Amino acid sequence: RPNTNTSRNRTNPKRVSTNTTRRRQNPNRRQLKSGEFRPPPPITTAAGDTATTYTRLPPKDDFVLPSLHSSAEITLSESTISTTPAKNLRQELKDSVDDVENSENLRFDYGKFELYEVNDDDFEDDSDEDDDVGGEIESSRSGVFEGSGKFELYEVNDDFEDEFDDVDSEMEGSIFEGGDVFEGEGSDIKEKEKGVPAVMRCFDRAKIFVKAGDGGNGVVAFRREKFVPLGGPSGGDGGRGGNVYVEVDGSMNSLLPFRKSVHLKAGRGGHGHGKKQFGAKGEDVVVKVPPGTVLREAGEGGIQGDVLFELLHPGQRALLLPGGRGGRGNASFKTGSNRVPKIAENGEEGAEMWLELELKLVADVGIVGAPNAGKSTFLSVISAAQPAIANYPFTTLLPNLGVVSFDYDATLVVADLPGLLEGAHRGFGLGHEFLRHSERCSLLVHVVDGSSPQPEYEYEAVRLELEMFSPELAEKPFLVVYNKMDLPDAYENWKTFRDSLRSRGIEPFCMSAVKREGTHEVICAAYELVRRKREAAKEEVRMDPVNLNYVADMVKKQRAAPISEFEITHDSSSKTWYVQGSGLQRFVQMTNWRYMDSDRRFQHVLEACGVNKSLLKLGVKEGDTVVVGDMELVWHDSDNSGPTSRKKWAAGPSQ
Ligand SMILES: Nc1nc2c(ncn2[C@@H]2O[C@H](COP(=O)(O)OP(=O)(O)OP(=O)(O)O)[C@@H](O)[C@H]2O)c(=O)[nH]1
Ligand SMILES: [Mg+2]
Repeated sequence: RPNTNTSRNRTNPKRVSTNTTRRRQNPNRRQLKSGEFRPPPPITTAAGDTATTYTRLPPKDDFVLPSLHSSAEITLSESTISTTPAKNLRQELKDSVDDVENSENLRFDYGKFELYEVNDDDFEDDSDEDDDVGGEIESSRSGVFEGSGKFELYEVNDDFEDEFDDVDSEMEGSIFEGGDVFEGEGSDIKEKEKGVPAVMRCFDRAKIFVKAGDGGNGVVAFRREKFVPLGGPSGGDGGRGGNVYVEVDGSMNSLLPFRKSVHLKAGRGGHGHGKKQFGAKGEDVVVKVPPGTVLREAGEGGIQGDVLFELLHPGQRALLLPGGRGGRGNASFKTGSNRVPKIAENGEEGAEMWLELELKLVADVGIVGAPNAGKSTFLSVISAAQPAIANYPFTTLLPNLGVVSFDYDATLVVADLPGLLEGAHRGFGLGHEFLRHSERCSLLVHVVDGSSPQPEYEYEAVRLELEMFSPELAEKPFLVVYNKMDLPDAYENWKTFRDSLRSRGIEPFCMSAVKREGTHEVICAAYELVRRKREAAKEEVRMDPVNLNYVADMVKKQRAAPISEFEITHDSSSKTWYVQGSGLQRFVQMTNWRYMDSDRRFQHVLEACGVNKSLLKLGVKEGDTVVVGDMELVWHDSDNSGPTSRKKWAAGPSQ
């Protein structure tokens, strides 16, 4: 029998590194338990302490210090900060950032803020720690990141650094996924991913494999009934394979479910039966994605593939890959000249592809600001969302969405974004991972922590970060809200802050998110701005609605490619001729060699579509190998040259 290996079996599907969870066992684990390593006390401890922000750059003077070794010096910088004049803050910040970027020696190493797990139990009992992490990831699939409370930010003293070299990999093995991230330091991507826990790296990107169902096979059957002599052919057709759809599910807000299910395959069609019974249709697969998902065809070797489409609105559905056609049974092959056809087709193979998904949140308003400024608190006050709120930076790891309803049809989608760390534009903290979620917001609400030592400074640092990350983002309209007015410090500083912003032409709002004072004004102002923008957008020329099924249409079109379109290449060393054409390939794949007539039909088609003629013209010789689609054949010159002098084929040795 001929070798009917399909090309799919030959290619080696690539491994998806982004979606595989790797848990490492840590042989050095004991070291951590032995008590040699004692992390410095956390900067922020119990709730209710003054919030510490990390967004503030130390004044320029501090950068001129030869090195920043100990935390004592950092404390020093905090105390000197209030003496820095508030004027020219922006310039100064810019200078210091430039200093940092230009000079290696004076580099304020933000990388030294590392995430540690502070749950004592875990230090004691590490045997099931990996399971713990797994559990967190699991639970976050449903949109709640429960484990976030377990992480605290520590400052790392240089004294500890040696120990850290050992400990680092250990911690990363448990908290972070995969050590491979750290192998190639220096390259941009690696640097970017450094320090970003696995759960965050995957929630907005995924790579999946989708395959439409194969069609069912047709069968050969004949009607056999009492009193019905010579009943005709009655083999039914196979059923169509299942389709692959992509649908927007409004209740999803991350791509985490794809961490666990990477391969999504539609069901194959049922085979045909006797008595002209057709096979059942294969089961469809619906890939559910959150609103704002961008679909790409997976590129090769790190190159990003083409964008197929963006799915923005809940309920949108695209037919991505159509299922394979069912093979015809012999009832369909009955003709006037052949009333007893002993031939049936295989079902057509379903198309398959690797897809890259990327999530960019769709929200009208993005809440930005330094860590711990009260962004999540604000969202919880204005909407029904219940984000995690706690008195330490980076409580929010995944953006939270909330819907603010004013009226029956007046709603506003607000996203609470993770805190912005200085250097985010270079990928520090959660930089790139999250800043791009604000790309789609039409308005930013910038929450400033009024209780920070110098709110103007914090404000400038975050604005600068936005500008550096993306000028487009910085150009978006924004509101400034001064939070925590209930605290005496914040209340005192408010006038200075307001005046300094007024001098720049910005009218800031003030509020106390916790006491729910002033929040309504902010959200009303935000709604007004968004409404105006929406109206302006309405007037813009409407684009034609995109045909979401165009990928499927392309596949169908390719399938319909005429069989007479082919190319022939010759490999003289192995005396092999390759006949390639998608129509022919499909024909070979659907030919069921079990039936006698199939071979005859195959020869006939090759003759009719001109393959034989072309081969002869190119000089094919007796005994040469000819590969058509996935079939390998041997060429024989016909010896009984009849009037048609037809060349004969013989199937090559099957494997
Ligand atoms: N006194 C006072 N405390 C507030 C106010 N708003 C928020 N907080 C407190 O500030 C702390 C941080 O609040 P979050 O809402 O978690 O801050 P966040 O900006 O979301 O922080 P990250 O998600 O870490 O970036 C919590 O302890 C809040 O209770 C306020 O108006 N007054
Ligand atoms: Mg938060």
